[in-house]
Amino acid sequence: AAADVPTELTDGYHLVVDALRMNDVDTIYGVVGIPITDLARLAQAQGIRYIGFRHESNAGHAAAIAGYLNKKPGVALTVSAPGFLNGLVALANATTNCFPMVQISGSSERHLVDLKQGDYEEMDQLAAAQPFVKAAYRVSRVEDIGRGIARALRTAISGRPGGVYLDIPAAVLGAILPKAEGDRTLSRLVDPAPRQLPAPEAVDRAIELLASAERPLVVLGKGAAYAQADAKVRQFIESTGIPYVPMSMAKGLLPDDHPQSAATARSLALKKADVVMLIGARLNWLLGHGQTGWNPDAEFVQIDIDPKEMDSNQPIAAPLVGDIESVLDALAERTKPGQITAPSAWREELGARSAQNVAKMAKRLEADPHPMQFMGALKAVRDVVRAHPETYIVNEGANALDIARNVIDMHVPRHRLDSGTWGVMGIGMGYAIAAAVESGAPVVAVEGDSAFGFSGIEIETICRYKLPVVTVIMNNGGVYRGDDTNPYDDAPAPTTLMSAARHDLLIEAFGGKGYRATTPAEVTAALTEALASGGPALIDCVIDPSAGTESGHISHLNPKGITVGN
Ligand SMILES: Cc1ncc(Cn2c(C)c(CCOP(=O)(O)OP(=O)(O)O)sc2=O)c(N)n1
Ligand SMILES: [Mg+2]
Repeated sequence: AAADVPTELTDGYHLVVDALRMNDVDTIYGVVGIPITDLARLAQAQGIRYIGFRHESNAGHAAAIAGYLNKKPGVALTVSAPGFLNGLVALANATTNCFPMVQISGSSERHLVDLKQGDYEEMDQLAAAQPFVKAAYRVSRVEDIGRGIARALRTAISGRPGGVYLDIPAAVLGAILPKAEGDRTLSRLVDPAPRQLPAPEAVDRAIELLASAERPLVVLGKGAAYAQADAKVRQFIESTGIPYVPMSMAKGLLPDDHPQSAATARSLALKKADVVMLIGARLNWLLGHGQTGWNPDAEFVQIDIDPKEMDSNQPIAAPLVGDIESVLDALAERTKPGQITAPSAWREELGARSAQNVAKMAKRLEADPHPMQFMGALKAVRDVVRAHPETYIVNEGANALDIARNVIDMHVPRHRLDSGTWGVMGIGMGYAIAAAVESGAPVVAVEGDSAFGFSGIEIETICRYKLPVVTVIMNNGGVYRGDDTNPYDDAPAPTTLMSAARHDLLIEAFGGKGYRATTPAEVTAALTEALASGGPALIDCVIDPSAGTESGHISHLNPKGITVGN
């Protein structure tokens, strides 16, 4: 009889995995432990790719850049308290950079945490996460898991994307209920990132302003790359003839050698532009807050999905609130043919300055001094990678970041992944792993030797999953440089690392291929061989310890004070 037929049961673990799969989550990046080890096992058993890391910060960075590349939330999984906290830097970095990701973390028993009775890994994780994320939610009942997952995914991807924290206490994961009842609590998101169209009058106001400009300029931010409206961005730029400057992660949206690129005439462009259109770029420190180096009379047109972004740093004369693709569609629709045309005198002025600066850079790149300098090593990387445009470039450091950004040109969208808006070190291996896992394409991670140290243990993860990632370390033996001295005693100076460090031997410990390069020619040979192998490799480029400047191109941000410098 019906009464004695056993009811099929389910539990919290299964509901989390079912809800994720129902909403097209196909990969989880994490570090296992109580109370989520079985969640990782179950996800893997049910066909979700689980990528196991050595530190939660790197797993979180991987989830964040997966979100940026896929335009759907990346998912990180952490254990309670210390594991959760380790993931927060990546969750905050995702929020600052507007990358969609969800960090799911197990947490301890609510009744013990709330009475501070000293539970295992006790912490009020929901409260701890709040200040650093776009939103934070806790699921307190097993029947709310479906709602919690749906809510977290929608919040991460809709509007301005960002990092969302989802807290699931151990007791909820372990709760059991009839499967039929559990299944009814699951739902698939409908239109999680709805298009947001601009008002027609806002579009007309922007067209007026752009049409009146003598010296118009477009700034392409990583939001323009994230939008995956590449043809429409290119169409807008080429149909108006407006020169553009790409921010670092927008490089490649149009090829860096595009005739309208003003990247190599950036200071002249900012100083003289009279109407500036920001597409997915914010007027923050990376653009001198629209102040330093800009024409003080410049007027701004800004496309941003968040209305609150307008006027954050400068008055915005023509705000265009909406998603970039919808705004570009509306501009195309409402602009009369030829109405917006960049004056050729302005384009020629910028073109002439670009040609001058490119010639200067070419001279510096041709020099081949010994010991090896950043320029020589990075030119070698650039020339090898040019033949493989599908290669992702991951990049972090100070000099290693700033010089590589200028030397390594990009030709396809969303293939340069770097420290971004927050200037955070430690993104390298996580970004490289996710780019390789999500795309299957080769990845070259150009790392400062200090920056590499933040996530270097993930070389083991790269080898374990046999990923096509070549880590190229600019080993100048220091944070910024390797030649600082400590005149007071025999302890190393605060900025020095070991220039004799053999990072190439590190990867051999995990079965990968290590190379040591002391000349650009050796870099070329090693990188060519490493990319051809399709497997994990590490090239330790021995760079002159006196090469580079403190903090790279942002040394002016160091407070003056009474310097103790030697
Ligand atoms: C998490 C974190 N810690 C510390 C810093 C400070 N910092 C640090 C430690 C950098 C590393 C610079 O050394 P490097 O070897 O990576 O690069 P170069 O020597 O080529 O300049 S760049 C930078 O801003 C940071 N930005 N982020
Ligand atoms: Mg260094």
